[in-house]
Amino acid sequence: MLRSSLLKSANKPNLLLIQQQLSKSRFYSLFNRHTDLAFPNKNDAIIRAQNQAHGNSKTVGRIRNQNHYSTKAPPRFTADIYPNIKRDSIYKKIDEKDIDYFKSFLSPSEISLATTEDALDSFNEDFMKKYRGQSKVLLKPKNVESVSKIMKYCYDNELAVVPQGGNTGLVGGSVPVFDEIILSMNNLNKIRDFDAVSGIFNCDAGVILENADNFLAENGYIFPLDLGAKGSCHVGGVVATNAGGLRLLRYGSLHGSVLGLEVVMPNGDIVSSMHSLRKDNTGYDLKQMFIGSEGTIGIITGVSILAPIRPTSFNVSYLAVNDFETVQKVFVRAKKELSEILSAFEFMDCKSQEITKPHMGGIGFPLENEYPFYILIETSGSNKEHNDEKLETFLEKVMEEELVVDGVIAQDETELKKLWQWREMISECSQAGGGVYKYDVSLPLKDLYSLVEATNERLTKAGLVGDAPKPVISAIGYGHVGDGNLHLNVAVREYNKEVEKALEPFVYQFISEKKGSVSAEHGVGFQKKNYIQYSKSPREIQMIKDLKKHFDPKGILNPYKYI
Ligand SMILES: O=C(O)CC[C@@H](O)C(=O)O
Ligand SMILES: [Zn+2]
Repeated sequence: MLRSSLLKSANKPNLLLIQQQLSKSRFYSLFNRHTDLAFPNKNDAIIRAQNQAHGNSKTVGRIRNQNHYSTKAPPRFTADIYPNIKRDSIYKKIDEKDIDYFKSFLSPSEISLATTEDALDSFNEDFMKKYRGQSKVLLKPKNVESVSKIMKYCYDNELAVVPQGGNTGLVGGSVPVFDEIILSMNNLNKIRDFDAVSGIFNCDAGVILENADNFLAENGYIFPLDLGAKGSCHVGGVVATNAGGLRLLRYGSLHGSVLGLEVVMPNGDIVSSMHSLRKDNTGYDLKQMFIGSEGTIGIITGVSILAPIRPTSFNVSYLAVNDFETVQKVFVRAKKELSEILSAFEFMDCKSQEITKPHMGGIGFPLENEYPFYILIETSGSNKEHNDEKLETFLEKVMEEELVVDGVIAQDETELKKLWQWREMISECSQAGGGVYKYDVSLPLKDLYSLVEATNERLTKAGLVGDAPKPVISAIGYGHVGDGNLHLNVAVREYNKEVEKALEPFVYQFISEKKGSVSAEHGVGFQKKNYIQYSKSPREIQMIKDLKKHFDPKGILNPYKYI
């Protein structure tokens, strides 16, 4: 079992206690497989095995597509909720002739046609069950050439297309708004190759993130991005949205780790920049434009990424503090004391854990008491003794300084995963009551939590928060302190215009005043397309529009989103 309430107070006896416990604890050591450099053949075998396993492989992460907390009726059509957004008549309505063309080169398993409105629900609806398109055509090509043929035809015939990865996005960017063709990357799921000396990994866009990471783990490497939806999201999808995730603090943004992309342009041209070079200063770095472009100027079909060596020793601690100022102080201490072994620094407020508790099954809350704020710190490296020692020194300091008031440390892999669950499950649990308004924002660290406070105050004043029939359950805050990224989630009993009006543009104005960003890592999608001006100047917005026009003059790719 976890040692709970380890740091009951910051006095010496307890410090001794933690030191004793630390020295006898078996720190979790994850993936301590040895890197075997002599395995070109072994690699091929693993790639084959991994590719074969795909489709029925077990995933342990959150599987967003299942929406298992959502027992409510399907959401209303986006078109009905936002009647001022009209279907653009420049787009042709799909007909039999179009279907016949697709059937001429796609196998039956690559085409799904819906005769009823709900047959393609899991592709028409987003993860939050907030947006719902009305597409009746789903294409799932198995190779890049087919993606190219589809796009060329759609371009020539003005058919609108929405590219879709694992459909785990949180801003309604990967589902149709009206009848756009859904172009799913599900069948584009092969690991292409891996160089065990450089760590360069190449794969199709539709490889599930967790499968990619498992493959890399076999080789002693790690995917430089991790997030709660890893069991469903696609490598191409995380690149298209420039997802940040839980370890950006350690491995940086995808703008740094992606080395090359293969992209199918709106007119069907295939642009391959899978050069996989660490350094290449010949002209503009074109791939960067597609990272975070959310499928609006091209469809990412292949990704080349630099994987770091997988740490062999991991520690996770879950600590309690009394206010957000202290969260920041502990962060500074963590950077100083843990330096290169610090791999994640996440914070959760009390309400975020309250809302998660009922859905955690047998996983008991890590601490005996409740506190205003919790911090999850992960350290990882290649030398267990060194890591343990550093963590001891850090804990000693934060206790001596009376910053941390309680805490636990995972002592094996199971405990480590359980501690992470208290952080990773918040996103999904926040919608269990019926729905959730999600805001993913960058703010200066000192102001990070003030948005949650201000939102709570506003919703309470408006009389919207409380027991049913009040619409709002609570506004919670959590996120990636290390990246200055707050997740404000407003959990509701059902989606409600009055709540939405109280939140928007209030939240965006708040962010703009503090010089933050209205989208730190989830993207713009449908949800934020009218709010981009809170983060970007008119000149910047014009440049984005110009780029879109240049690459997609007919505007067929992912319309009604982004800009
Ligand atoms: O659901 C959210 O708002 C956050 C999701 C994800 O970015 C996370 O950090 O857990
Ligand atoms: Zn996040």
